[in-house]
Amino acid sequence: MENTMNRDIDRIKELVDILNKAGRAYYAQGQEIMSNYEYDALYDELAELEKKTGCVLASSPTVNVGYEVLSELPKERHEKPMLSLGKTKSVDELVSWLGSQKGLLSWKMDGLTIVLTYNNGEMTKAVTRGNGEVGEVITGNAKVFANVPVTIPYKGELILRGEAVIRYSDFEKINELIPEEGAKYKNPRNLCSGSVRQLNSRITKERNVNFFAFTLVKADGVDFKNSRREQLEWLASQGFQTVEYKEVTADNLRSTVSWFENAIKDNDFPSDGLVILYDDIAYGDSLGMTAKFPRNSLAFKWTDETAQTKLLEIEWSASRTGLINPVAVFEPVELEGTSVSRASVHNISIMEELELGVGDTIEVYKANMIIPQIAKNLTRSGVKDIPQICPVCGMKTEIRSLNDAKSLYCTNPDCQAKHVKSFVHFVARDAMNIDGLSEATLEKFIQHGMLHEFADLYHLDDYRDTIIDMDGLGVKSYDNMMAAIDRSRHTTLPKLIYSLGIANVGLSNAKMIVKNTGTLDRILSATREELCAIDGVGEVIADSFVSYFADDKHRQGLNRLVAELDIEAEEMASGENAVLADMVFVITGSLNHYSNRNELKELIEKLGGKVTGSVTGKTSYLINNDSTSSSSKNKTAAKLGVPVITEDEFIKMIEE
Ligand SMILES: NC(=O)c1ccc[n+]([C@@H]2O[C@H](COP(=O)([O-])OP(=O)(O)OC[C@H]3O[C@@H](n4cnc5c(N)ncnc54)[C@H](O)[C@@H]3O)[C@@H](O)[C@H]2O)c1
Ligand SMILES: [Zn+2]
Repeated sequence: MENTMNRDIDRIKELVDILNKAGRAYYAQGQEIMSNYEYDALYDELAELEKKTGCVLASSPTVNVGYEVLSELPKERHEKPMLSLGKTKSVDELVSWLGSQKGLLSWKMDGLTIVLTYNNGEMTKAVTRGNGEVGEVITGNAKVFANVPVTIPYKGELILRGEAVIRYSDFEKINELIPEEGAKYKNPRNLCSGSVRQLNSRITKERNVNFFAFTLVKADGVDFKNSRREQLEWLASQGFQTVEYKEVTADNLRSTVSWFENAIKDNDFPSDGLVILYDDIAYGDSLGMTAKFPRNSLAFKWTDETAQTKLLEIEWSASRTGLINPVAVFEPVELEGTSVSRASVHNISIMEELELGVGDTIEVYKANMIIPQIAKNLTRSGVKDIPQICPVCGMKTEIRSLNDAKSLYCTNPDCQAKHVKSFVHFVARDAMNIDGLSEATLEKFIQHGMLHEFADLYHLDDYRDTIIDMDGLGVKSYDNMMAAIDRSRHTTLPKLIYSLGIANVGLSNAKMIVKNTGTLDRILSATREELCAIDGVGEVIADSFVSYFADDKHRQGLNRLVAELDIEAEEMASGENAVLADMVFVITGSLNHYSNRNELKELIEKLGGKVTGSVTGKTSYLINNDSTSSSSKNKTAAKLGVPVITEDEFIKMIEE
């Protein structure tokens, strides 16, 4: 007996520690180190043991709400403590809880709870729940919530509570704008917390935060006829959007729960269950509260539909931040009506908590009926496959702890995953001009290990099946992409040099360098001095050019790339083609033979000449069909003795 007691107390201490650590990560840092499913299971185990032993530690999460807030925002103590809610998963329990009372059944919104205060019809204060005792003051941010009234007709002091939430559709839009997989928000609640607890209300405003009122705390002098429903209707008449609710009695409670269950898939606002509340205010208040829960209301959590399956693989996907995210890939199972085969595991702490190893039998569910997650691991073979090397670049990885969560990172500053931009540059119009490869697509290819260097773009056909299965791609885009890639094989030397993305080397620098060196071999062996002697190439460009090619990796990569290409020969304006070598032209006025100045410019450059924007002592010819023109360019030419020629004269000159 004594022994079991000791063992129970030890377990209580252990559970309190684990849950508080998880709570701190969840509330204060917006991170999860275990799934909600697991958190709730451990919480229930703790509550059970506390009941059995009669021992409740002061720090137990069963008697504390949320977590102490650590942020730069100003803090304020709540007038009335903000409590959590008792929970059940059983409809029977809901029915017996309601008894013969009338109740209101509403969505339990999954965002951030906020208390708003109005005086003289103006919003004067907005505070987050925080740890239930002390919250963060976010008044400026609440004023830019999408649907909150800043002035109301009621002039007395109004205090109300509600939930700030972000729509799933807005959540997806905002996440789409964040290209890095690792920096994306995990769920709308995380995003909402990040958007509301902001020092900058402009960001809050952009995030389209909505506020749903669910409790009226104070509005003296208004007669609510002792009804919560009256209160909500009154709040609506003041301009607030209230949480969607239905009036229930024991008779229709079950069917109303089903109504919500059916509506959840069409609900754009995240919710993590339902809340039932006695309509009779005096009755509800007379019941008082436990240490943590008011007795006038109760939360109903959905029984998650779970399925057992086998973990086939942990896929590691590297992102631009260097973070490498684990994704569980399992044998497909049906959940809430759709087939599911992947779930993010978020980080290494969660993997360790689940002792997750390939081949394990796992139970999966959809969190809030939406987001696939691993609920538990039945075989717990242990974490053993954390990659020592980055799946993208093959260099060493490292586990770093951010707050309480451990994550895997690539240590290579040159990791391609961090350099998606260099691929974006490579395919750009002025560079290799490959259509249909957006930044997002390139990032996916990089994450799947298909792209390590530029030459790999010409071997994407090795991954045809994987690519056509990717979200947003398909056979047609694959075919178009392949055609565009093939077309790009035919290119010119300046475009190739430019596409490498050497720091400071623009397309016109690349052209000048090619013109003055002629061949790729000579380009690779050019010294800093040779480069500096080229018109338009300064020391900065020469240095970055030389140091780029001093790196053997770059040379070898370039060799492999060149092997894929068919480089136009005459673009190397050397030898006999360079009839305009060392000549500098300025073009002005309208043209007759060439469709635009650019076409003429390209021709001059192809023949070894150079085109500049203004007439100087170095200008060889000003091309202008109107010799009587009094443009400033003509005037300068006259002053400096620069000959003015027409297009016809120019054409004759190059034909000779
Ligand atoms: N994964 C983790 O590591 C981790 C850690 C801590 C907590 N959690 C999750 O958080 C849950 C506990 O969260 P909690 O205590 O912050 O909140 P809760 O789940 O107890 O929710 C209660 C709150 O819901 C709000 N609410 C939303 N809609 C409402 C409505 N219509 N009427 C009344 N109130 C409404 C109220 O502010 C109330 O305080 C756990 O069950 C767990 O799933 C997870
Ligand atoms: Zn890497």
